[in-house]
Amino acid sequence: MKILVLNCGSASVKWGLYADGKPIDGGLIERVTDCAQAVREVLFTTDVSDVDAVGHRVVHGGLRFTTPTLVDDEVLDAVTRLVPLAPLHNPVNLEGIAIAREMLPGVPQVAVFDTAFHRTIPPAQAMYAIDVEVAQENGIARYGFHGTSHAYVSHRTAELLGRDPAGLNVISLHLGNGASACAVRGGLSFATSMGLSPLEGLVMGTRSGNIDPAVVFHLHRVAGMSFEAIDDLLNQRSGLKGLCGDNDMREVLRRRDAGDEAAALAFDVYCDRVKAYVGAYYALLGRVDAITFTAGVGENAAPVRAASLSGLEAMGIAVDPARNGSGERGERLISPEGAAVAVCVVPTDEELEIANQTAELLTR
Ligand SMILES: Nc1ncnc2c1ncn2[C@@H]1O[C@H](COP(=O)(O)OP(=O)(O)O)[C@@H](O)[C@H]1O
Ligand SMILES: CC(=O)OP(=O)(O)O
Ligand SMILES: [Mg+2]
Repeated sequence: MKILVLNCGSASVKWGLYADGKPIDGGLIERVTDCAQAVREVLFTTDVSDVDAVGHRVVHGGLRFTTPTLVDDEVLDAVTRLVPLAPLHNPVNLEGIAIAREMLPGVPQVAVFDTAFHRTIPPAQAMYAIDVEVAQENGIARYGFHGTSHAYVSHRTAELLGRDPAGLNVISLHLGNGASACAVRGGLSFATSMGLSPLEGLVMGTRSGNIDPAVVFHLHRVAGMSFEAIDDLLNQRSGLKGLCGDNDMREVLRRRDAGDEAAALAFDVYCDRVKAYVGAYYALLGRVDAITFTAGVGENAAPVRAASLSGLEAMGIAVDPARNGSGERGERLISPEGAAVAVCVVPTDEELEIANQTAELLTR
């Protein structure tokens, strides 16, 4: 079975072509401003003549989509209604589906949702402490994102350690353009840092992550900013970008090394937030077997990994400087020999996971 996967992100398009679960082609288009054009380019320049299905990453699936779903007009309407909750993502996901349907008519299109893995989060973690009727009427709850990645990475972590995922507690740290932490208990999502939308939680490239909600009221009432302007501020002009002007961690690290104070502070804010979630999830899980770093920053930025876990020796958490800084790629252990908690780096592969889930749906 041949499957094309399209992962249209907030700033990039990743794609992969798989034959019976094996990658045969793929690529990454970075700093995309026109997703539809990028997808057309992929389809024009790739041999997709005998593709059996296209698997699409769709970020927000709300409460309804808990499993991979065959796309039809009604499903597209439902995904469109979720656009206000994932304004940077669902629109580009929909564009990718529209182009694939247009250029590959008759080929099944399958949506795989970022939110799906998090449907096992218990109510005590999923609910916000607001009036329950208001919450219920408006679907205000913690949905969680990057689920395909957290599922893949936590499973690979168990493989790497030679353990059964059902018996393993993992804190998965997906640090890319968007960033989220996930407490995985026995292979199932138990808590995660993104909430109603992909804005909550960690500091990201351009997103603020956690802030006091009163900041929004203050900016509106006192500073006279419109809600649209505040939305744009928190989603597009905050995070690393807001703190130091650069959203790319490579640039932040380069400037920090050169003695730039704004970049050094942005780095500290970023890493402190990661550490705070590690502590919180350690407490929630009660026992942590592994902490795994993934995505662009998590896989490549050794200083971020070291700073995020510094000073946690009393919790059995440590990073071995030589292992961490070796520049090695691929799945690996970076904690010292015999440490109580295994610290790992596992490159994520959302495209492979989407291909497998798509194939599974079609052969069911
Ligand atoms: N070598 C590197 N060192 C530090 N950060 C890196 C490196 N390579 C990539 N990154 C960071 O990873 C980010 C992209 O991560 P990625 O997981 O590909 O993002 P997404 O899937 O959300 O588009 C870039 O914005 C950059 O900050
Ligand atoms: C959900 C999310 O933030 O995705 P990305 O990291 O691809 O922007
Ligand atoms: Mg991503």
